[in-house]
Amino acid sequence: MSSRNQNKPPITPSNKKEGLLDEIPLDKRRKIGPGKMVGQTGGGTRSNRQAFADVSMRSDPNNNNNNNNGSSDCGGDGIIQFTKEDVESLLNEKMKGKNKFDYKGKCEQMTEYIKRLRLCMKWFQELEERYVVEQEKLRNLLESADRKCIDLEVQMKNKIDELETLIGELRRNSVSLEERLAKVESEKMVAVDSYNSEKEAKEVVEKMHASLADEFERAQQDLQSANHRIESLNATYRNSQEYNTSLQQYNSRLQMDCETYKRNLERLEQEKSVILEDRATLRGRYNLLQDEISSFRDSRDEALKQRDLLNSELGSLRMEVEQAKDVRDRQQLQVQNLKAELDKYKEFTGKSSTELGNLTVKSNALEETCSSQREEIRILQHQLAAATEKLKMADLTTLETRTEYESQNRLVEDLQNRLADAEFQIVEAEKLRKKLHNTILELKGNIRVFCRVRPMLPDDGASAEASVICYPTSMESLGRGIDLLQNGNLGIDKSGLTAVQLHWQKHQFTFDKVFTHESSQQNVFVEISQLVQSALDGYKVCIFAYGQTGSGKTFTMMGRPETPEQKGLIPRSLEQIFQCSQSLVSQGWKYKMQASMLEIYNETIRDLLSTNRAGSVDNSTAGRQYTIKHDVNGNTHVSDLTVVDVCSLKEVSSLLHQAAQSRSVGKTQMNEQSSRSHFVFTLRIYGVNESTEQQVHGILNLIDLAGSERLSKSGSTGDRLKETQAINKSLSSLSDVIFSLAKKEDHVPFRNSKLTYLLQPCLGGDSKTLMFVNISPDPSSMGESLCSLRFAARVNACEIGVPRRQTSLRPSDSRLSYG
Ligand SMILES: Nc1ncnc2c1ncn2[C@@H]1O[C@H](COP(=O)(O)OP(=O)(O)OP(=O)(O)O)[C@@H](O)[C@H]1O
Repeated sequence: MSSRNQNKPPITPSNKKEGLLDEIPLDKRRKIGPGKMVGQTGGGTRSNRQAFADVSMRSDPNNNNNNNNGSSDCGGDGIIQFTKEDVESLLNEKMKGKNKFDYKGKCEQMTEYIKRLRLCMKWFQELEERYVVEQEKLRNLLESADRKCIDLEVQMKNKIDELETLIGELRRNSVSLEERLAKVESEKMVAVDSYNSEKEAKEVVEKMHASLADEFERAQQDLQSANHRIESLNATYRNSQEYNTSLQQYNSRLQMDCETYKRNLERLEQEKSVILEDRATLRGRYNLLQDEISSFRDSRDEALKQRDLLNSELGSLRMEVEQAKDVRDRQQLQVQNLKAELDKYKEFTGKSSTELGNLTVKSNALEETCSSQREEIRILQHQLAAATEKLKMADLTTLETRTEYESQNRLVEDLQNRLADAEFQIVEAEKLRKKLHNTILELKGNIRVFCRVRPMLPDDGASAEASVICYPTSMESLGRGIDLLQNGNLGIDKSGLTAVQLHWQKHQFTFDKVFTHESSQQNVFVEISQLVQSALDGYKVCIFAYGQTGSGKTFTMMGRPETPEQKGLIPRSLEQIFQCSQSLVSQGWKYKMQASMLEIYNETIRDLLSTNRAGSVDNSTAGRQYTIKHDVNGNTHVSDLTVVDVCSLKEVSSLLHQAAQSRSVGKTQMNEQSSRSHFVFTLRIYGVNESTEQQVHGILNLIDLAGSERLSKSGSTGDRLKETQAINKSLSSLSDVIFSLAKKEDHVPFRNSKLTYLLQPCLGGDSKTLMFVNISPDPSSMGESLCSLRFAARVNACEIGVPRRQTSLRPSDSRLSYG
């Protein structure tokens, strides 16, 4: 289109003509006024022709008028356009004159012609300019169109890429869908097969179901009867719960009382320490005052002496004065005599004046002596007055000191009375604390059973502890219950193809406290520390650890003393005992402790502290028969047993170490069977308070019992069997003794067990017995755990519903001895 425009001169449409006309300046339009105006002719070729005709006409002088008319027609608004023919005719135009020499006419024609040529050129110039502008516009349009085209191309390209990825994805999807389809089809085939097999299994199960329904009916009947039993048990349980809550309330009240007493005790102790401090300061002051008094006394004595001296001096001075007075009187008499004599002489004999002068001198000297003696007397009298004043002052000070001394004495007496009162109150409070402590322990139960589960060890079976042991979380058994899950019958799974365990049999136990595998040695000790205190208060305390081999008895009792957090109950108890006994010294208590350690293996007692043993089960001790005897006071004596006085934890620790050595030596010699012996550590505590005249005798027995094992596990040798039987017998006899003492039965069976006979005095009466039942979480030793828990439950049952016991050894028992 543009090229066409460029090649061909524009055929001006009317509007274009108007536009062009608009662009031509007004003055120029006037100049071209004589030309034919396009606007007036109506446009098209005709108008162009008309215009050319007009131009031609104008060149014709004959057409002047017309031309003028035309000019007038056109007005100032017309535009002249030239066609090719116009231009050619304009160029071919020839000048015509009237004649050859009509130069003027020719000149006018030429001017006119030049004007028209100029007009034509101008028109062409303008046209060219317009073309250039148009060309520019068209170029811009073309460029923008090109840009649009490029953008469009880019967009198209992107779209194509997107579509290609979409197509790729769709292709992949279709492949995976095809694969899934194939898989689903194969699964469908498998499902159809399994459906068929299930159908068969279902028939089998239906048959089983029928037989189980019969069983179920029977079980329901059993259930009903069990329900009746449960109801009755529930009623008993409710009663015991109520009893328990009342006991707990009573216990909490007692604990509160105990707390207040403790606080009072603390307050009194503080007061006591303040009073003691006061007393010490007062004693100091008293001593100072005493010193002062004695110094005052000394000064008084001195003053008295001085007074006496002064008095005697005064007396002598008085005497001297008297003598001097006498002398003076005598001399005065003499003077008078002499004067009389002189007068006599003067009168009668007229003695010489020299003699008279002498006598006068003599008399003057005597007068001087007299006056000096008078002065002396005056000074002495002054001294006497000062000494008397001093004496009075000393008397006053002595009086003051004495009054102060007396008031201080009264204060000291008062303080001593208060101190005695405070001490009395402390002693009373201590008695009360002991009583309350004992009451609390009695309420908790004089026989208690704690269960402790040890953590899994690398040597244990692969299963987790949680799979066989769990701890009920109900309110009444929280922290006290333990459930043992035992795998029971086998069944068939849903498919009917695989055998699975259908039933887990649950064995539930409740003890006074259950320590999970996470419980630390400290957690365990916190629970028994009160019992240790009881031993110090003069009670008999027995703490056992019972359980299968490897269940953690030794860890519980002895632990690993070299690691502070893993110390067991024995070292911790001893620490507490020594610390407490030290702190009670300030209350006037003096303690004496005696330790002994023995081992009972196969009903044979071995002294673990004997120095005779040459590091082994030697002949000197092996043949020795230790005899157990009970005295009237319920104390036990083992003849020839080494009893060592101990004063510090260090001493006991070294004894424990010695005992462990003796045990471990035995271990090698007895075929690694030291765990098959009972280890008994006994600490006798004798306490005396001289100020309150109190005495206590406590016994602390800490026992690591032999590891229990099932007979089936006990090996084939006769010795092993005998040994296991001995352990089982002694353990069951122990539980019998505890049970019968708890029930206050007359007959106490100790069934030829040295262990029970040895411990019997410590198990009855006010004695405190605590048994740890240690169990292993290893599923492979479930049977042993169950046995241990049942044994412990039997001991635990002693305390249930049994009122506080007051059993003590009968006198007849004292004659008993067990060798
Ligand atoms: N609570 C516990 N935490 C960590 N380890 C424990 C715990 N209880 C026991 N063990 C570990 O288990 C192992 C067996 O424990 P231990 O020797 O105390 O058992 P035992 O009942 O005394 O055995 P035995 O009857 O044979 O003497 C030891 O290695 C001990 O360290």
